[in-house]
Amino acid sequence: MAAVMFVWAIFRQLFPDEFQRDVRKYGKKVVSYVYPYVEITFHEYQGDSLFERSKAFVSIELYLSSNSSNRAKRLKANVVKNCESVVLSMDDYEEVTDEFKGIKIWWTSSKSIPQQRALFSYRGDEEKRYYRLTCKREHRDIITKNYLQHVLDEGKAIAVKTRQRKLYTNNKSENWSGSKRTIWSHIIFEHPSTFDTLAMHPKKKKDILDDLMMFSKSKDYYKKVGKSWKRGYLLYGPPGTGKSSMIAAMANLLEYDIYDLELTSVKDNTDLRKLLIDTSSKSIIVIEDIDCSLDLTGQRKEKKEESKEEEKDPVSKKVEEEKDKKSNGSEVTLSGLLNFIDGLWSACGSERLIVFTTNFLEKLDPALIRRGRMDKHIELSYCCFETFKVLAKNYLDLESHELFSTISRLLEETNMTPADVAENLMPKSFEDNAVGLKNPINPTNAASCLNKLIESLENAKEEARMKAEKEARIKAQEEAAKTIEKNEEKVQDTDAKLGDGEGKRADQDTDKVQFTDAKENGVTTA
Ligand SMILES: Nc1ncnc2c1ncn2[C@@H]1O[C@H](COP(=O)(O)OP(=O)(O)OP(=O)(O)O)[C@@H](O)[C@H]1O
Ligand SMILES: [Mg+2]
Repeated sequence: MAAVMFVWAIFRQLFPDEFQRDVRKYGKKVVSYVYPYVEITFHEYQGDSLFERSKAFVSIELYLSSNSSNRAKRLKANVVKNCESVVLSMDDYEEVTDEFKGIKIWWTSSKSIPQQRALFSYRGDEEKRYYRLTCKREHRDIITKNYLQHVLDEGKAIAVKTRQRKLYTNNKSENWSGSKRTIWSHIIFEHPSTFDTLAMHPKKKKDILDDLMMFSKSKDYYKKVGKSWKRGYLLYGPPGTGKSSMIAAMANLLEYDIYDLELTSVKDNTDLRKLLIDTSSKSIIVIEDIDCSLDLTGQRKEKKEESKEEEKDPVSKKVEEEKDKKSNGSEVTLSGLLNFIDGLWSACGSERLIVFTTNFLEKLDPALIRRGRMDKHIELSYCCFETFKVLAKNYLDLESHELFSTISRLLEETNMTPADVAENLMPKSFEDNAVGLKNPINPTNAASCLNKLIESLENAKEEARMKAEKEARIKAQEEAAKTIEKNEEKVQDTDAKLGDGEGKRADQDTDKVQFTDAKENGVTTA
């Protein structure tokens, strides 16, 4: 060994670099003729992308961590899902073996360290980690065609299972500096709402659940019919009826990320497009209260009323629309938003839901919510008895109760949102509980909550009655005032006419006398 190293050192000293490179190259060639193995290397960062880890590398890392970590002796620990679990992966320079259809495969993790580190190093100068797969030459085909695909698929599946879902929101356009981090900010998404906790008519709920499940499994169908794999949902209804809760439930059901898009922070249509490109697949893009976000609504109608010419000339209409946007600070236009939803750019990425929520369906432009853009319109309305039953089950563990019939009647007679009903069903005291403080639900608490709800419903009913009466009274007063005004106007008109007619009447008097005479004589004149 000492002799070999000595000769090697002399060789490196005496011969130029180019010559050494050639020797190494040909040396490797010679070895490869007799070397019975194939090696495939997967680098952590590839090609142009210096900031994004290679997807293959990440998948392999996950695959090896779940399949081979029990065989490796040195491991690295990663904490995921808010300290809930630990994922172990191979440490650097560790080797593990795997088996596929009776074939043995070796995986090694390693890193190449740059010779000199630049003072201001960027990604390219840092250590480059890689995984190396080694297998026998005769298994080359099966490894490259089947085994690698198997590793990538398994890795992807593990990523979906272990990933922390995120809730993103867009930063103001002025604060962007190009990378995804500055365009969208995020926190870990941990909303507890699910379709079990969501109170709505069971039939309607099932319909939505089926629709969502169908969508998530329809990759091939969308491809077949030539549509990009996305679906629009419009949730509308009064405040507190569960629109936001339903979005959270959708995300929890399908395990999607949420991109909560604040339109007023977007400078113009180009920025809107950038935001869209930077969203990932398996996500829900949400625009809450679309009717208030920007004055996108009703513009078409107003313009029509304002000017008939614009109706004929769509170009000038768009120019006007853009001018209006400028005055609002955000230049996002209706056409920009329509393109965002189903223009050419919307086809980048896949498996996405776009959800709009609004309190006023009638305020929205029909183009925005037509089928194809917003495929499913879901109304979330005031609490009916079926909705109440779900809430009672969730909040009080009650399937039935003697007070249910009273509540059912009152719910039919008055409008109360599920949010208000839920608030009444929240037990206020924990001390009454005989079992323990942790579970506030007991029969006494349940009955008192139901009574509280009945009281609130009666109050709401009384308030609604008084409001209706007041409105009727105001309307009657207004009608009366209008009638008086009209009568006065009539009187004034008659007076004015009479005043005008004074002079004329004197002239006409002679004619009238003649006319009367003629009538008396049985002669009619035109
Ligand atoms: N259908 C429902 N099922 C269960 N809980 C509900 C339902 N509707 C409302 N709630 C309760 O009321 C609260 C408010 O509901 P949510 O924020 O979903 O209403 P919203 O329709 O989005 O209202 P807004 O139009 O004001 O945004 C929720 O935290 C939830 O606890
Ligand atoms: Mg909401």
